[in-house]
Amino acid sequence: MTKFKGIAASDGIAIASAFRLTEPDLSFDKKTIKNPDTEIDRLNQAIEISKQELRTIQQRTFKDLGRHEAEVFKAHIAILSDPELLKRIESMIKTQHVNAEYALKDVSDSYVKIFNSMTDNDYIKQRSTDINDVTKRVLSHLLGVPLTDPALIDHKVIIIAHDLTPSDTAQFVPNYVKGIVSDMGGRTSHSAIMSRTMEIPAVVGFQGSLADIKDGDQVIVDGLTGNVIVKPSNDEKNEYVEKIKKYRQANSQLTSFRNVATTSSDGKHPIIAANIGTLDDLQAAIDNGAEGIGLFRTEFLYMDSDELPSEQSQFDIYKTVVQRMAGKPVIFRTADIGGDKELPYLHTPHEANPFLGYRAIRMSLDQPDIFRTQLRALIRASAYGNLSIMFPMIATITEFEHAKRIFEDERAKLIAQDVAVGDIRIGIMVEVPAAALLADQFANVVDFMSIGTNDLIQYVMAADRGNRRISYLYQPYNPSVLRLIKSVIDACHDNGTPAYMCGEMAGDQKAIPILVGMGLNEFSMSATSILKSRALIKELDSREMVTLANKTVSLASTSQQVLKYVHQALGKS
Ligand SMILES: C=C(OP(=O)(O)O)C(=O)O
Ligand SMILES: [Mg+2]
Repeated sequence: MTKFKGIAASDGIAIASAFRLTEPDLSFDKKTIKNPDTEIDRLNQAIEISKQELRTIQQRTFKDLGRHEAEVFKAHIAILSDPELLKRIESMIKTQHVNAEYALKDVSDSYVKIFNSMTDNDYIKQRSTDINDVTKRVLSHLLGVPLTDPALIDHKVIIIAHDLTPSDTAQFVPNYVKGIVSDMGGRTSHSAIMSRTMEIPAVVGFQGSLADIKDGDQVIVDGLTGNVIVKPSNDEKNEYVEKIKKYRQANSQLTSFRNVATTSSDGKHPIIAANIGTLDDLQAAIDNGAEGIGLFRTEFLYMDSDELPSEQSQFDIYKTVVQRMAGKPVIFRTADIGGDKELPYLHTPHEANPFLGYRAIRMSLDQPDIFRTQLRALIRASAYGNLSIMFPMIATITEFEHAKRIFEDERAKLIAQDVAVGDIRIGIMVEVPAAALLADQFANVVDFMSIGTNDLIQYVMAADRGNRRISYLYQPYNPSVLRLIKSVIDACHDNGTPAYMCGEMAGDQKAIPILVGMGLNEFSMSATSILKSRALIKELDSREMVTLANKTVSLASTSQQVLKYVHQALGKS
């Protein structure tokens, strides 16, 4: 048995066998071969196995994730059946007497080069990504190095990965992926947020060597404490089986909070809403009794596609969400692309500091056609429910006014075409310190503000939210962060503007008492945090929490001190 520590990133405990999701070594040498026919046979065999594998993945993806997700594998099979491509590889093997690996890579690279030179055709460019993926698969069979493919998982596993992108995580089927261990990332990296939404226990920022975990090793992931136990003893396993039972019992007791309003012990009514990114997440939000959607991360619709989603396809989804929320407020955030949420088909140049770069509203204002398409879909959907729009990463009043002008313009055009349009509130995410510091001015021009602590903390502390090595600096309870949050909430209230929060801090059981004391109007969080947060608020007296909040911003000098005050206050109330 070996015990490791990491950052607890998604609640729950799981026991299953390890599945290492690592990049295989596909390097090879160029070789001169004597018998081209044997080499062509090797190539054809590798292609045949790859096709069979792709068919299996396609069927499984179709069953578990849907038709659209499965399409990409159909395209991969089509590439491997393309006679022109195969003829070229074979011809190179025959005429140049090179090994199959070399010929395959050389021909595929030449295709990719041509496709990438067609700079104005995104569809063609996407095909170059497909060719690279397919080449990797055939190479893996030629070299006898298996690819680790999440879509091929057909039994219960714990994923062991160096780093996980949100699109890797989106491919996981919760029926099979029971837990996640990754050595990169913090609690607020988007993969961690997604694992919470998918209810997969996760530990990130793993403080050990992932090489010590072998495929098939039994692993316990404790997403409540950050413990990871590899090859547990029988006693250890029994202890955790007991813990899983207790965790499930505690969760089932919370269900009585599903259909009641959020009320503090002295009768205050903050709203508890959910953060979602897909229609699947919406169901979890409804099942957990969300009183609204405080953040719809619309960029996931863009990431879940091989091309920009059309106005109609966006409209269909936005309309479904507001209709299913049946009059409860839904805040759609316009696409927050960039940072760790990349869109390969936009071919945006690589940046040294993507979290400080070309992302979110900066990209929307720079590529207004994409922005206008999204706004039209949202404005049309507003006729079907209670819909608000907010802009991400706003840093200046000028940016907000520019974005709002584009919104007004699209709204006026739709009204002129007799399209039904509802009342729409327009707000901003407060996640850039510049906007937080200018909150009193923003309060004059916006309908609401939603504090995005995931980014705000990383910018205030100058500590990348996904970097394990400096994760000690990513401090939600630091008095500097709390002072800034309080100043935003105060500025809103001085102006009669509602103050919301949709960063992960809104669902943090240690932060909630402070935020109740600051008078936050809406807490928007992962659906899985709603019931326990509602249960916690029920126990809090908001007047005592005001005293707590004031102490944390005026007396505390460290996070530890803040936590001590929280602890004392909870002991009292
Ligand atoms: C909610 C936020 O947005 P995201 O996590 O998507 O960056 C935030 O920054 O707090
Ligand atoms: Mg953000």
